[in-house]
Amino acid sequence: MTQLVKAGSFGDMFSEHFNQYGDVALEGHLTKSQVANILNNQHFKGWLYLNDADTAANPHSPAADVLQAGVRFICAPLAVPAGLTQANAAKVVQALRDLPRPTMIQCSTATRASAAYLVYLATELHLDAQAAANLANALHLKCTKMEPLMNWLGQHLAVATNQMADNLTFRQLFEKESSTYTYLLADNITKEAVLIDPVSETVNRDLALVKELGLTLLFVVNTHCHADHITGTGAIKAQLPGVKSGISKASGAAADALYEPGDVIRFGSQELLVIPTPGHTSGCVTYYSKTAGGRAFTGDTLLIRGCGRTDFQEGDAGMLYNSVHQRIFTLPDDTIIYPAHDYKGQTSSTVGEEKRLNPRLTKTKEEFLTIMANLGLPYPKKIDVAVPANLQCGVF
Ligand SMILES: N[C@@H](CCC(=O)N[C@@H](CSS)C(=O)NCC(=O)O)C(=O)O
Repeated sequence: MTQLVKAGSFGDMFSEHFNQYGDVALEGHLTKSQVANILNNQHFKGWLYLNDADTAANPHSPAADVLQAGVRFICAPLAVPAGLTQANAAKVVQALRDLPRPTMIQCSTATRASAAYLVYLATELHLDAQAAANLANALHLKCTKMEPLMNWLGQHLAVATNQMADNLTFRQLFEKESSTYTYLLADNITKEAVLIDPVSETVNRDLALVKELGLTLLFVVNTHCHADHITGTGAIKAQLPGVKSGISKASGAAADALYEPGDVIRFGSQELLVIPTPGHTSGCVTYYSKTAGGRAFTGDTLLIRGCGRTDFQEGDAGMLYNSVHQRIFTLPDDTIIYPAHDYKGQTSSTVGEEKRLNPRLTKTKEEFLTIMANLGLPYPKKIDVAVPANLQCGVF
């Protein structure tokens, strides 16, 4: 019987951000008439087949009927144990990224199909082996009963995590007038790169570095619509027209990509997950990279031993408190925090450190609201030019 994992069926285990990984059916052996019935009634758009698709070798192959129905078909034979290789794990993950939904994953008993799906899910969600096993149990996946498949999953996740951390080039750059950090991240294999929060004054420095390192800049993204400096995004796009700008949709700013919660920015094998962390402004996001060894680019939401002010734009101290506690402090304790600013010469922190030591965010919400209402900071000097310019990606 088909096991359907619907979008939105992951329950409390994962937030709504991950629902996109559902809408997958897991199947075992199907007769020709069962395949026809499924194709006529269930409207699959993708089909991943884990046995030999060649009908000469395998008369049960559904390849011809599936293709004739206009459904995208990928064959990735997965024999146990010979096929349980890292190459096949990567192949399965790529196939399930590519196939449109709803997608069928079919093998002979639905067991390898469930393992293929789990390898994909755990890779996309950056789970470790234990978390992946918990998820498999929660979803009642048959592969939990088959040790070689679970070992295959564990090996794949260990290799994937190490490889991705090793494959990263990372630079923290500083702009001294506004005390802003700009971050350059690149995949060492493909040389594809992303720049986070560039400043107009330091665009030439940043682009010189990109060139020196032989990188191809794909995206320039902002954590929010800044009030204290003009973003370098527009100036970079003017020099490198292929570059795409990105910011959250909730920011109200113009950009090539307007991110929604849970969107993923991919460059080579690296990824940044878009986590909404409103409060300093309503469009603030944290870009979180598990692939880069657990780094969170928190913008002005969480600063080192501090946080962004909430007294202009759409500032809301209660919202900022919730964002930090519910969305940043729930990341692993060893996640490195990289803020958009530091005014004291500090460069990074960790989730665990800020949970223990942040003088504002270790307080109760009520105490926090009082602190934020009494900061008494002067407005940023450039606020009147920066905000309108940044709403247009820094084109001024
Ligand atoms: N003096 C600077 C502005 C300093 C400032 O207000 N920083 C902001 C982030 S940039 S909008 C902030 O949230 N600070 C929090 C804090 O506790 O310092 C200038 O004039 O540009």
